[in-house]
Amino acid sequence: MSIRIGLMGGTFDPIHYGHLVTAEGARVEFGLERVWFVPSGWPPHKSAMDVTPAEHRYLMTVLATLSNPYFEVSRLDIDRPGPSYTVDTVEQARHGLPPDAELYFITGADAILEILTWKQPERLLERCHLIAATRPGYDLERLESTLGELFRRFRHRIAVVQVPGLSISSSDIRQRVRRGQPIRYLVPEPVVDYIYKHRLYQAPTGREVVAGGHRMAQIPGGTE
Ligand SMILES: Nc1ncnc2c1ncn2[C@@H]1O[C@H](COP(=O)(O)OP(=O)(O)OP(=O)(O)O)[C@@H](O)[C@H]1O
Ligand SMILES: O=C(O)c1ccc[n+]([C@@H]2O[C@H](COP(=O)([O-])O)[C@@H](O)[C@H]2O)c1
Repeated sequence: MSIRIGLMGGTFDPIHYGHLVTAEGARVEFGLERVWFVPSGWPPHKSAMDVTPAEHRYLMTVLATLSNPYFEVSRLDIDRPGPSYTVDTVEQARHGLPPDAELYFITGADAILEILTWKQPERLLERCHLIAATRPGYDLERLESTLGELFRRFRHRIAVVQVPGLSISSSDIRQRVRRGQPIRYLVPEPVVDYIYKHRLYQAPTGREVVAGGHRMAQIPGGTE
């Protein structure tokens, strides 16, 4: 049987238990040999101004996935210049894998609803399966009606995984940190420590600089 690899794409700003439970659910349900978490370098649909530097997001993803032997973190999107288009990620991920390996791109159903606005959605579906994780409050039937013809042509490659009722989101976590509210039990313990140690998501401080037109936080000891 061909090997099946999961790719869990996201901004992970920060990674939280919603992402982790989704990846683990997909791994077990679809018999995935491994799941590669792929933090976006430049999330195509988000403003660079609003996203924490990639190295912080990468390191938090490494910390969050350490305890699961089936989880790995890929730098594919972080190291590739330009917007992190999924079709490019999938094509790059194939290098070094057996030709019959099957790739399963896992992401939230809300993200997949927008796939018609992604780069080359048809080409993407020719190259991988999509696992749409349903998050709380999401109406599943919208997937078929929104994707229309694309859904009908590739329905054999689109699957849905139900994740437990987690209404955790990265934006809520960032807001909680800003307001001084607890985030423990929403994100793994080492990620909580990382966020406070590096003072992420707090009110803007003098550590923020304007570089190349983008507002970026500095990583202590890192290069600008
Ligand atoms: N609680 C959750 N349950 C299931 N899927 C989720 C959950 N949170 C996020 N996802 C999905 O994981 C993928 C990556 O998410 P992302 O890193 O943007 O996190 P997010 O929590 O959605 O962030 P933000 O609140 O900043 O938009 C997205 O497709 C998103 O739909
Ligand atoms: O390929 C695209 O055009 C594209 C457009 C928007 C989002 N994506 C991918 O979808 C995943 C979830 O995106 P986000 O912004 O919700 O973190 C992430 O892996 C992105 O790279 C991909």
